Amino acid sequence: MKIAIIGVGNLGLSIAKGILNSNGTTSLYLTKRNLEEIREYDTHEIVTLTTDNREAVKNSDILILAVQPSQLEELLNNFKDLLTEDHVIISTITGYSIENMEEILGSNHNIIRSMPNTAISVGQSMTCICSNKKGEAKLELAKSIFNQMGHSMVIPENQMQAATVICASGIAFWMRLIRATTQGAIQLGFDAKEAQELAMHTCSGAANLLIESSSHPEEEIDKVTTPKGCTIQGLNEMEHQGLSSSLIQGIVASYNKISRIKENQL
Ligand SMILES: NC(=O)C1=CN([C@@H]2O[C@H](COP(=O)(O)OP(=O)(O)OC[C@H]3O[C@@H](n4cnc5c(N)ncnc54)[C@H](O)[C@@H]3O)[C@@H](O)[C@H]2O)C=CC1
Ligand SMILES: O=C(O)[C@@H]1CCC=N1
Repeated sequence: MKIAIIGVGNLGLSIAKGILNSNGTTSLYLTKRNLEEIREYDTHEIVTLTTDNREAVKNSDILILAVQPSQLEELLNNFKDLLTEDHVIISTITGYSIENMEEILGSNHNIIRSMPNTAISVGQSMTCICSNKKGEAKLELAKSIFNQMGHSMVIPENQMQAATVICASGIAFWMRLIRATTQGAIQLGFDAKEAQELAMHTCSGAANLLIESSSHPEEEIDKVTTPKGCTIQGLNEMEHQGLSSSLIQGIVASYNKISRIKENQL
């Protein structure tokens, strides 16, 4: 696979790290206006750094677009004459619809929209993807790329904003929960470093327990809650204070915000 990441900022760099840690890519172009910040990637055998997006497009089959929404239109216009029907264009750009990309590129290209999260840099992204009509034939290819960097799911485009909240913003939500658990552990006597270690590995274990066993969270909770024990005491107190409710309300507030912002105006 010959891949180009166009616009290597925060997310683009996370994706680049994920690709470099996985197999199957024979050439990786990384483009950015100022290459200084990514100069160290020059040492990788398969990597070419360039400020020239047209060079990257000509030499790649799969184009992963990771610029800011306001930069996309100019970017597409800059290289659209070089696109062939075989190129697979994967946009990571929040809020920029397939319809609007087709208005610039036409519908005869493989256009895929993806919503990864920043855990892609460690090969653990939950990535949602959808495509235009022509791109449907390339969805398996897109899935196989993102599955090497975590887990992926094909969804209808009208669920993309909800997926942004759960998966992309979700990283921030889970970080805050890990941080709060860390603060609790410090209050119970662990030093800050130990406390974070305990919190993050317990979080990772809980998620993996569900992924590996396919069981329901409440089934696993039942296994831990000794009658009259400390777990149920803690859990019930958290719920009295509104734990589940505040999480759900936060998710809905985030979704309401993203829904108020018209696609293309994020
Ligand atoms: N899924 C997720 O977790 C997240 C997704 N996003 C989406 O990802 C996209 C990128 O976000 P960030 O990485 O945070 O932005 P960023 O601003 O860090 O990165 C954009 C990069 O594109 C480069 N760039 C701009 N115009 C260019 C051009 N014409 N040619 C080459 N490079 C160019 C900039 O120099 C910059 O390095 C956004 O559209 C955003 O909506 C953003 C944050 C989280
Ligand atoms: O916070 C935001 O609006 C963007 C979208 C997903 C992650 N960051």
